[in-house]
Amino acid sequence: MNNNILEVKGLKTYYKTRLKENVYAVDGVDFVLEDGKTLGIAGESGCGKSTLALSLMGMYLPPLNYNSGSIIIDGTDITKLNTSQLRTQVLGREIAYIPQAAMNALNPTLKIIRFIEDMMKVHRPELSKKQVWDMAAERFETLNLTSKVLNSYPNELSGGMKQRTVIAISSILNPKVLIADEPTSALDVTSQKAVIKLMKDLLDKKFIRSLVFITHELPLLYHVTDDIVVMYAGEIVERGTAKQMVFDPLHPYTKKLMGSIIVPEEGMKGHKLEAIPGAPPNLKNVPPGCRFAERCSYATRECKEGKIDNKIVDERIYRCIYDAKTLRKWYEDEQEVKGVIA
Ligand SMILES: Nc1ncnc2c1ncn2[C@@H]1O[C@H](COP(=O)(O)OP(=O)(O)OP(=O)(O)O)[C@@H](O)[C@H]1O
Repeated sequence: MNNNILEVKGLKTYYKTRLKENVYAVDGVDFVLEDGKTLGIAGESGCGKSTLALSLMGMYLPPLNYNSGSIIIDGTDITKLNTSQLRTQVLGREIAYIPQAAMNALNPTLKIIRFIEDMMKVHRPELSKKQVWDMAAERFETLNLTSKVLNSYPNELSGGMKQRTVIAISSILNPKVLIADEPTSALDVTSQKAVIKLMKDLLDKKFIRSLVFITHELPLLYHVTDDIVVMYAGEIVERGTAKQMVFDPLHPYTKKLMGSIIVPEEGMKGHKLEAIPGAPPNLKNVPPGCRFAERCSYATRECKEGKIDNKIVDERIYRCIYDAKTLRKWYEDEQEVKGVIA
């Protein structure tokens, strides 16, 4: 009996463009998320993070399409459910998704309580308006958001408060998995901290059972998440604990990505993704072999043409032909060369 709240196996989803081309944005993704844990998703812009998040909801609206794979939430494969089952049994209850910039998408003409009432009409129709209010007020107070927010219009709230409100609304049905896509971007540092604290409170108070956190801010991922997966061109290229991923990355792409934050702790603040020379492959037509090979200094013909399997080291998984010892030795040697040059 495992402790997994979410298991994703071989998930493939793609966009069909107006020109009838397929963009393979999530191309064979596997990972698990344990009960009570937080998982971070990292990777350059366009690698498929948001598409993965959206795909995990099991609801595919054009141009996004499902191809294959399973999404098992607490034992149930939601890819087997129809739209009506998804709407009433899964979305918001089992899994909830806060898209990028969700706080700016709130209808400005509605008071916050109306968004909650609308959700409850679908999921808890037996509740009266008064009961919905009481329930929402209690939740908001518990999360230090004050129930006065419920009577406000979105535009009356500051950016940070609006974002926390969106998170509180999205988690009001106690979803087992909460996915937050860039929840802290465009916020000042104080508001970012409040958002992080809110997400931690949701976990601590068991209003949610697990959290998937997508952000460009790698230092935040390191401090907030238990595990990190790194995506590249629609695939997961490495998964490990936050500490392993930051301080002992194995995949050459993870190594480059984390390069900018392997500096003294206080120096981590403010570092974003390091620019890596070259560009990822076109997701309409991905190359065989390793997708990072064109940008990798260790790539051989085998990397570019061969089939690349996952390797498992200390419960960490990475997709590369080289063993961990070889990779670590190369990274050490590079570090020494850098030291000599400096
Ligand atoms: N509606 C769409 N139609 C066609 N292609 C799309 C659509 N939305 C995204 N894509 C493509 O899918 C790929 C993955 O995009 P996605 O937004 O998931 O990446 P991301 O890692 O979340 O990027 P970012 O960090 O910039 O949000 C990209 O190549 C993108 O151009």
